[in-house]
Amino acid sequence: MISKIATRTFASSAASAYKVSVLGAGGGIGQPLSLLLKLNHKVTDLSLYDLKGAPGVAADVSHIPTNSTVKGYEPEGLPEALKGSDVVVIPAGVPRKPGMTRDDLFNTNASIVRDLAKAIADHSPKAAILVISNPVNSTVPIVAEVLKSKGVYDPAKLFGVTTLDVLRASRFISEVAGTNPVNEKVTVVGGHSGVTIVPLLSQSNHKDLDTETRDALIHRIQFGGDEVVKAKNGAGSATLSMAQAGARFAGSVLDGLAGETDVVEPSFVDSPLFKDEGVDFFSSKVTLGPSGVKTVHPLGNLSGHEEELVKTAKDTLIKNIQKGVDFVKQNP
Ligand SMILES: NC(=O)C1=CN([C@@H]2O[C@H](COP(=O)(O)OP(=O)(O)OC[C@H]3O[C@@H](n4cnc5c(N)ncnc54)[C@H](O)[C@@H]3O)[C@@H](O)[C@H]2O)C=CC1
Ligand SMILES: O=C([O-])CC(=O)C(=O)O
Repeated sequence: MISKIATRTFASSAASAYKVSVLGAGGGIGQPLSLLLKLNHKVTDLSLYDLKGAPGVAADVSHIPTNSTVKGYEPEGLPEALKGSDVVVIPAGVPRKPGMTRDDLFNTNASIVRDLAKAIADHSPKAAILVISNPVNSTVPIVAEVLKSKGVYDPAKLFGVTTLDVLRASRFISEVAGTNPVNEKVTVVGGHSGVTIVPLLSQSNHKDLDTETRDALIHRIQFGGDEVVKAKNGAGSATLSMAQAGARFAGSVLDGLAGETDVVEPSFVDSPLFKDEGVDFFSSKVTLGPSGVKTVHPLGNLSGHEEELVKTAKDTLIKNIQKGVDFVKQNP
């Protein structure tokens, strides 16, 4: 029995071997995310970086008997941590406290993400970059601007991680409908904050909810992060559900890189959908392939109400995106 499991593990990891780096691996998200990535058999080289604490996290998860090596790095080791990475996940930065919006994190997190993007441009310019650090609507454009300034921007390799909104939508709709959340698929589009989060309930299993129930559900999905911030009462925001969301999204990106077909996840990407209206980044379903984004899917049929929600989201996104772009221009 033991040898059977060992054989299967080896076979699946031998088929596709990837280096994944986590920047911010010592934090509330970084630690459980590192654990979940250690359990992914496509990850053969797990590189954990933080200002502090990453060597301890690395030593800890390295004892789990999956077929990957794990190394932890402190600040001077960032080039080595990044070198040869196929995927870099960024959960570095400060989280919210009650009463704050994600945009209130901009002043601190913008420079953290800018500096990490510079290091990625220098040491792993071909990696797929998965940005978790908030405000995602602005930090993703920050990474894009840095990579452009260094001449290594590949729009197919940059992702804002919005998967937690998708997990929440499945969970919350199942609570309303009394169903198993595993069977509830809800596409969530737009961005990752408040009104920019637009769940497309008309495309779900429950398109006929009464208006009051529908509006309450949409509001809960849009502001689900606040529930956790409030409950943690000053100790941070979602970490465990975010780790699961990040591991799922990173797993899908790896599935795409490995050539698996029909790998589709919503993500906040450099998108053609509303560029003519000045919205350069937008989250919608994306097919993931060997080079990153393969196809950005259109939104599909929307209800009149969803059209309104998307319009509101676009108005806010234009400002959030511009804020990130301006930051890099003014603070290169
Ligand atoms: N995209 C999403 O859906 C979500 C995003 N977030 C965001 O993720 C970020 C991290 O949240 P938590 O893990 O809860 O925070 P945390 O404070 O527990 O951990 C952040 C880690 O980043 C590290 N760090 C700070 N500056 C760094 C740098 N320059 N280089 C490397 N590491 C650095 C810190 O040392 C710390 O270990 C926050 O900005 C939060 O808002 C949180 C939940 C969901
Ligand atoms: O709410 C926050 O600040 C963290 C986050 O992005 C989320 O939980 O969706």
